[in-house]
Amino acid sequence: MSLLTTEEYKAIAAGLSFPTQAFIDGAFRPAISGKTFDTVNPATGAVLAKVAACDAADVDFAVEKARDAFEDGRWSRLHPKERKETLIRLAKLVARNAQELAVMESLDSGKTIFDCETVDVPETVNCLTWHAELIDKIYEQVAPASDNHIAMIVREPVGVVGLVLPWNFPLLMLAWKIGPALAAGCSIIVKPALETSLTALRMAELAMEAGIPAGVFNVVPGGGAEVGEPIGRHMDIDAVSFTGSTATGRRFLKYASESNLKEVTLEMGGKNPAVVLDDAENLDRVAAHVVNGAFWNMGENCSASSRLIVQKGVKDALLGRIYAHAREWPMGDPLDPVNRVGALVSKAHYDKVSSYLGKGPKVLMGGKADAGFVEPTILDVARDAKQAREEIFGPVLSVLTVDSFDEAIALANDTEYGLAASIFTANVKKAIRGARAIRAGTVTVNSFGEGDISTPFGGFKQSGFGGRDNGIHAHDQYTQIKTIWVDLADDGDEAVG
Ligand SMILES: NC(=O)C1=CN([C@@H]2O[C@H](COP(=O)(O)OP(=O)(O)OC[C@H]3O[C@@H](n4cnc5c(N)ncnc54)[C@H](O)[C@@H]3O)[C@@H](O)[C@H]2O)C=CC1
Ligand code: BAL
Repeated sequence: MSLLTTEEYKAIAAGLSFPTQAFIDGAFRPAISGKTFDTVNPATGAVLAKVAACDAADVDFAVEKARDAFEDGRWSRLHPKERKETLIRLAKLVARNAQELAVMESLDSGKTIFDCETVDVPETVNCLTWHAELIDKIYEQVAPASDNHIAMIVREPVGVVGLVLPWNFPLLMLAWKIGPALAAGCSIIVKPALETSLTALRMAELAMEAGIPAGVFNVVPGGGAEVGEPIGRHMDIDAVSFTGSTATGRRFLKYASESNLKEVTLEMGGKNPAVVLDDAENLDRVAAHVVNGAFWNMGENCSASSRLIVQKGVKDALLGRIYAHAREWPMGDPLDPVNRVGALVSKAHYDKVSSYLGKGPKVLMGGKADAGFVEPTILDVARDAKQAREEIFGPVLSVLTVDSFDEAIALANDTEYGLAASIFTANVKKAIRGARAIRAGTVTVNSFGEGDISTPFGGFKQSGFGGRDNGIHAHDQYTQIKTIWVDLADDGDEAVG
């Protein structure tokens, strides 16, 4: 893909008009209260737009319209082929508006234009297309039964679904959730993170252009307490899919238990280990993966490799190569396509990440923070240091040294989280034993990654609850299974049997 110049991206930015109102029942509307909040470009501190600050009244209105749409079947009972074609049109519209969406995303979140252009937008297109293509390829089942019966096991859309999103991949996490939810036939209420509402609102506009009927795709921007909690507690929302912190995820279980026991899927935090053993081959390649795992998306990534667990014999050689690779990650203006590290998402998050850089562990590299930007930082940490245990969600790699394979695996598991891990070794037995022993939803061998659209993504322990995003398994969140048992007996047959 060829990228534009900074000046060309700035020209696109200058010409953007931001969608700022809630999108409910096929139309943009102000919040019922009339309130707005400022959405800020974290790289400059400039206010980009004033966005509708919705609350429970807007959630109620959106749910009413989503329920109407679901019950009359305008989307939920549309022929799968038509749903497929509509979602493919949406994916094509995203591709056609790729640069505009990439620039909007970068401005609103501080993410680099390089990542927005090469990952977030194309992966959004890929995700929507993949789930669209799946719609008419999932077969239902017939269970074994007597000649006098047929027992069908069918999947039905779960109904009205709340999708509560994080700010670290605003567009892509939207796609991870709307792809399978819309494919399944659900009506959706999207709640973007307060920090990053713009691309979700633009997607609502594109969804309407693609032909998704009014009431099916609703976006209600606003705060966690004002919009997220009313979604979690709503008596007429059938399921919630959430990505964000473990603390907030916990709340959704409480909301569900205190309301209508809606289905809850939670994709939450991580303190993910990259385990490098003495026998790892091609340390330069290992270092490239470790650096990518730690610093990609400024470390604002739930699957970031934030703990390097390295065996003593290879530590010095590996660290040398890691420093060399980390120096190839320039930091600066997110709209300059050479930069790999942009601004952290907000002043509050910048303050949180910066607080881990003060006194304490020895700084091996980086360590500076200024005006919303934090340098890729490598720390030599003790096992009980907060940098070794807490999710920092910034470009900070904590290095822990071990003597043996067993110690490495035990340390990898010594966390409340279990989202992702990687293991680097030339020994296939250790690779497989390690991958099996580490309690995490995704374990990569000799690489860092999250799999791809076809592989399920989610966490063990306090990183995940309920279903999975991505892959065919994602559809489990948005469908429920029904048994239809039919009596085929003739008049002469026994009534029971
Ligand atoms: N797993 C992941 O991908 C993410 C993890 N995080 C972690 O969470 C930390 C804090 O970031 P936050 O933005 O505060 O994440 P958060 O978990 O509070 O926010 C995620 C979503 O939940 C909503 N929300 C917040 N409070 C809520 C409440 N009381 N009830 C219902 N919904 C609510 C937010 O508005 C947002 O849409 C980060 O530093 C990072 O460690 C944050 C974002 C994504
Ligand atoms: N990396 C995709 C999931 C997340 O960070 O929230």
